[in-house]
Amino acid sequence: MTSNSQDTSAIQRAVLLVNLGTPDAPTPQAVRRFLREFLSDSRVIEIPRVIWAIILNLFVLPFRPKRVAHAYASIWAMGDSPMRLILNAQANALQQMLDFQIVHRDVAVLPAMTYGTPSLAAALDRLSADGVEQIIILPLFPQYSATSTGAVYDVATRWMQTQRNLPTVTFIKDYFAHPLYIQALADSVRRYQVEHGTPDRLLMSFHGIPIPYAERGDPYPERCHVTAKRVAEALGLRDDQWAISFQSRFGKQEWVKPYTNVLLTEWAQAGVKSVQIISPAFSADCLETLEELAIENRDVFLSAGGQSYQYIPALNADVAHIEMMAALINPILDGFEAIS
Ligand SMILES: C=CC1=C(C)c2cc3[nH]c(cc4nc(cc5[nH]c(cc1n2)c(C)c5CCC(=O)O)C(CCC(=O)O)=C4C)c(C)c3C=C
Ligand SMILES: [Fe+2]
Ligand SMILES: [Fe+2]
Repeated sequence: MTSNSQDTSAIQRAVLLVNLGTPDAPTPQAVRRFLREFLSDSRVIEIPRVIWAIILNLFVLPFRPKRVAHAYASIWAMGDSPMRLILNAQANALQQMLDFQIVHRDVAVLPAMTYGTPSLAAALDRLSADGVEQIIILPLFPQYSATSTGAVYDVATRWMQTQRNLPTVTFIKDYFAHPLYIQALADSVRRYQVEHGTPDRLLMSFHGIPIPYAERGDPYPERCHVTAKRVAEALGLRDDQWAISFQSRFGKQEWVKPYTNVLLTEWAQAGVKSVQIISPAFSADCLETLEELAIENRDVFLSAGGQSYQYIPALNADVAHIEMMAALINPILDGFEAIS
């Protein structure tokens, strides 16, 4: 049974795999709808609401969607956004893995997104209508940030405020140092290098956040550093063979550094010839990896004098990635059984 057509009516328990969200089409109109919802979230943009509403409506939404729709069009695959296709594949793969286990056969796995479709609120409505009593919410953000994971908690808890008969709900905060996550990342690098060779340097590029968010207590950058260090250790890399950087800047604030494009330029100018780049903040390939990393930053490195630039794909629906998800949820399912 696929997760999208999953009949949850005979099921008592469910897992929701949640990613950020993505437009419904690579058109300026659909991108504008998505950006309006995403960028109206005060978890994402912390500027006072009235001031931000003016900036968003006068300076962002009239211009950005056209340019970003063009970028989405360059990565749109099989008639859909890569993030949505991959999220569906991940949910199907986890469903199959759980179905195969003898102990946790009666669990439905559903894909969901904080913004856009399939929406997390709609998935919760459906589970509630079907009488599902126990729900695990697994945000697919390896490193917790208030801007990403916190927003998932918000959607779920807002939905909970509308319900009378609430299910048991368990949130998994993150998995930035989980041994199976580190191992899955290290193995994907090793596999890639068996086929493509070893570069001068490995760059681990994470989505950034504005520096003030981190100063106010968002633990995301620290968690990224831990993930990167553990992966480097697992690969046995010396300090001069790898680095961490942050990408996807938006707006005028300073974001956490070093910036991916700046570091790549410095490396190329210092004589680094070949780079492989991996993005351990993304559980699925998306605009930020397929366009910003695989296309934009390639140009940055090569035009600054670099010779070889290779992007290593995200873990997506790799079996090791799905096994890690199963390892995160299985102990919780065991606990559910104990109380039901
Ligand atoms: C202040 C703005 C932003 C913050 C903070 C932010 C945090 C953040 N985002 C992700 C993951 C993704 N972001 C993606 C796209 C994207 N991100 C921002 C802005 C902020 N993100 C924008 C405006 C966009 C849209 C594209 C654009 O207009 O440039 C995506 C890709 C979505 C897709 O459809 O493929 C992901 C994934 C994380 C994990 C995070 C905090 C750590
Ligand atoms: Fe970007
Ligand atoms: Fe983002």
